Amino acid sequence: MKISVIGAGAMGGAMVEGFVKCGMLAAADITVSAPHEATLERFKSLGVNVTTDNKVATAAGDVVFVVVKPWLAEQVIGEIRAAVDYNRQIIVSVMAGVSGSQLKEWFGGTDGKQPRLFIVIPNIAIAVKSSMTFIVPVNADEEATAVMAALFDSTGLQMVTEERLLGAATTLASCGIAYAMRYVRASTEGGVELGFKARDAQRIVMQTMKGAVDLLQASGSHPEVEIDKVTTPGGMTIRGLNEMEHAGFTSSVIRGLKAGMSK
Ligand SMILES: NC(=O)C1=CN([C@@H]2O[C@H](COP(=O)(O)OP(=O)(O)OC[C@H]3O[C@@H](n4cnc5c(N)ncnc54)[C@H](OP(=O)(O)O)[C@@H]3O)[C@@H](O)[C@H]2O)C=CC1
Ligand SMILES: O=C(O)[C@@H]1CCC=N1
Repeated sequence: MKISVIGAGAMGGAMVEGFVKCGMLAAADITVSAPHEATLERFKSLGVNVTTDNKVATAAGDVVFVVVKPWLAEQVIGEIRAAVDYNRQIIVSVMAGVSGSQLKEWFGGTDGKQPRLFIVIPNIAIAVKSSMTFIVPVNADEEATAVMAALFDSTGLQMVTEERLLGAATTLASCGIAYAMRYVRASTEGGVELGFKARDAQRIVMQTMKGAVDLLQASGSHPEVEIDKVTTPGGMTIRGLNEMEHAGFTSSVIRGLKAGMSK
């Protein structure tokens, strides 16, 4: 399978890194395009093909990912459309907020024909094969969906879902990486105030978060079951947790998630 990635910024670049590492593709089977040579420079060292011509990149892939800013979607699709083989290729939009109906309108020919079409939303941890990736078949059969699922199984976890859930999925997992990073930073700053060097505090926080995730994955427990094991009656943890809740911890997380998906 050959893959093309149009747009090589934070997301497109992370996808290329993940695809190179995923074990399903050779670097030589990946082509990436962006308008600036300087952007493409770092991908050459990965052994992938690079071009500033989106049409060349489009023609090179069995699966073509469009990973540009949403406001460039119509322009870039207009540019590549004639280079798409509607019978052979799978087209994937990785653009938050660009709907399936918009994609169908922009790809639709006068004969009403559509390519096989998906919306996919990974997160930047795809660069290290730890993405949470959502796959929405817009115009796709089961065979093509299975191809996409296998690809994103190799770069972390994937979930095939419906377009109506994509806003929620994006704020939980794609924006969610930033929310989680902000927790790491907040805890690290707390650790520094309490006497640790910043680097040590960050290592401690990262290992603690990893431990929490590992425990939940191993036990399948509800988080409160594990929290109950930590909270000695009248002890340190419950005082810390209750103070965080007085300051609105749970509420601010939920409000942030909802704000992330609102326009
Ligand atoms: N960042 C994230 O965590 C996530 C992003 N997304 C989606 O990914 C998409 C890209 O976002 P992101 O990577 O963050 O943005 P960036 O600004 O980091 O990257 C955009 C890339 O697009 C390239 N580009 C600009 N114009 C064109 C063009 N006409 N043809 C081809 N490539 C072009 C830029 O090239 P150059 O550098 O040469 O200017 C750059 O490499 C967005 O639609 C976003 O919604 C989805 C989920 C998560
Ligand atoms: O902030 C954004 O709009 C994009 C989509 C999800 C993550 N980054």
